[in-house]
Amino acid sequence: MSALAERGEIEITVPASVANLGPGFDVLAVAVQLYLRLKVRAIEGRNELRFNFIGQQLKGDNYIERAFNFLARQHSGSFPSLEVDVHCDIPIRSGLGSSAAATVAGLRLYEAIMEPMQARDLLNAAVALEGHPDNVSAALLGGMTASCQLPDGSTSAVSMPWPASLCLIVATPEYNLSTSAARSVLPERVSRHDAVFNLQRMAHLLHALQSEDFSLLHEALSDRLHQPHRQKLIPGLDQALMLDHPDILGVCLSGAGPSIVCFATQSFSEIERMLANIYEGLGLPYQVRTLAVHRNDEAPVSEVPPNEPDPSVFA
Ligand SMILES: Nc1ncnc2c1ncn2[C@@H]1O[C@H](COP(=O)(O)OP(=O)(O)OP(=O)(O)O)[C@@H](O)[C@H]1O
Ligand SMILES: N[C@@H](CCO)C(=O)O
Repeated sequence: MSALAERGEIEITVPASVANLGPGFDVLAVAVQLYLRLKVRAIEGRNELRFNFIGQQLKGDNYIERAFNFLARQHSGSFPSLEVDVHCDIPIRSGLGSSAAATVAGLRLYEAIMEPMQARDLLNAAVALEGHPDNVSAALLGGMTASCQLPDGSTSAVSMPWPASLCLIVATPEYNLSTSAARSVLPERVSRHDAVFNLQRMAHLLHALQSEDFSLLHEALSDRLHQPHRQKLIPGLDQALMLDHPDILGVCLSGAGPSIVCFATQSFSEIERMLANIYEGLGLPYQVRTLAVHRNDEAPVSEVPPNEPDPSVFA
C-alpha cells in the first residue's frame, strides 16, 4: 500500500543546495536548511495532477510535474489523481538548487504514491532531467555530496563529512540568472595549469572540511573553471570576494549564481550586514540568510560506523 493510501495526505520536503563550493564544479554540493515542501492529497479520478503554488509564484516550467511524468511514463503510466500544494522557500533561478529540489520532489512524489524505488534509480532519473549531478545528489542525500558520472552514463554520489560548526551566509540579489545562461559563458576547454589549480584547491578543501582546520579554506575555495568566467554576470561578486573580516573563512559563488556564499562559524549578523551593504551600494533588492547544513538523518556522516554499509552511497 502506498504512503498516500495509508495516511490520506503526505508531505514531501526537499532541501535547497549550494553547488560547486569553489573548485568542485559539477562535483560538490551541500544541502542547506531552506526547503521546498509538498502537501499531497488524492482527489477523484485518475492521471491528473493539480498544483497550487503557495507563497512563491512559479517562474518557468513545473519541474515537479516534469519529474513525476518522467517516472510515470517509464512505469505503469496510470496513477491516482492528486492535488499538490507547493510551498517553496527556495528562490528560483538564484543558484540555490531550486530546479534540483523540484525535480527530486517530483521523483519522490511518484515514489510515495506508487512504489519504493532504488536510490540509484532516483539519482539517475534526477541527473537525466537536471543535466548535471551536483545539486540533485545533495537534494537526495542531504549533507555534502561528491558526484561522479561513470563511463556507462550512470551517476555515483557519495556523502562527505561537513563540520557541524560551519554555516553558510548566503546573499541572494533579486536578479534572475538561469543556470543555462550561466553555463553558456563557460569555455569548452581549460588549460592544464587551471585544471591543476582546481585539483590542488579541491584536495585542500576536502582536507579542511574533514579536519575542521579552516586555515586554508579561503584559498581552497578559489576556482578557475567557472567562477572567473561568470564574474561579469554576478552583481556584487567582485566586492564579496574582497570582504575582509577575521571570521569570514572563505567566499564563493553559490552554484551558477547569482547567490554568493560566505563560510563562517560565528559573527553571522556582522557578515550578513557586510553582504547587505554590497547590494545596498548597488541599489539592488536582496535577501541574506544564514543557513546550517541539512542532513537527511541527524547523525553526522562521520559517525556512520566504518563497517556498516552506508545507505547513502550509490554506486
Ligand atoms: N518549486 C518549483 N516547482 C516547479 N518547478 C520549479 C520550482 N523551482 C524551480 N523550478 C524550475 O526550475 C527552473 C529554474 O532552474 P535553474 O536551474 O535555472 O535555477 P536554480 O535551480 O534556481 O539555480 P541553480 O541550478 O544554479 O542552483 C525554473 O524556471 C522552473 O522551471
Ligand atoms: N554545477 C552547476 C550548478 C548549478 O547550480 C553549475 O555551476 O552550472
